[in-house]
Amino acid sequence: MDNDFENKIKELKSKIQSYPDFPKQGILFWDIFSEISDGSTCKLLQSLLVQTIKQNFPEVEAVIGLEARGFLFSFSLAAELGIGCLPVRKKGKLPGVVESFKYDLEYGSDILEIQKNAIRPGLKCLIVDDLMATGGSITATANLLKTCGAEVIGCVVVMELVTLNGRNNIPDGIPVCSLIKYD
Ligand SMILES: O=P(O)(O)OC[C@H]1O[C@H](OP(=O)(O)OP(=O)(O)O)[C@H](O)[C@@H]1O
Ligand SMILES: Nc1ncnc2[nH]cnc12
Ligand SMILES: [Mg+2]
Repeated sequence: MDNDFENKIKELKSKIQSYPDFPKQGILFWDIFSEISDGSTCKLLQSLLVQTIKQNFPEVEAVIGLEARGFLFSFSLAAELGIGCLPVRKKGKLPGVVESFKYDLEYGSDILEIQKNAIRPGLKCLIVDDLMATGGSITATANLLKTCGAEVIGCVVVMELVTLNGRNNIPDGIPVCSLIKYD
């Protein structure tokens, strides 16, 4: 990593606020919205994500955004890269034929869905989200995509909670790039 990139990451890190005991006792919540409330940080974050994707996943054909916070990034990244943007949503929100997968979070459990007709066999997909904690959401999404016949080439997240070991819980050695790491 070059010095310029590292300095920009430090700047990003300095903008993120955390909230103890939200949404449950014992959880330290890292708030992506504190990061993007000012215009220059939005621009910086977008450019670092684009750089990371171009360097690590140049073959990407579709960006997969996870509801809700992943949507902050998936459309703008897909638009900038000129590729498709496909949503993964919580149960009951997507029309048509969907594939579903139940998963656990750091603070609960949920069901994710994807529209089957959006995926063609072998589509090279990159999962994008604000944060990886246990890796449950990314794992569920990777399983959904594989069930639909897509190829999961990797994941990009803004923040990674390293101590929760999410990276090692994700199946098949799918590579994860995170901009900011918290111990
Ligand atoms: O690695 P994991 O343990 O799966 O946790 C990370 C996920 O948890 C949060 O989403 P959440 O489902 O809480 O809600 P939101 O994005 O809809 O706000 C966060 O935005 C990630 O998607
Ligand atoms: N600690 C945390 N902060 C923000 N979002 C999260 N999603 C799962 N764990 C989280
Ligand atoms: Mg989320």
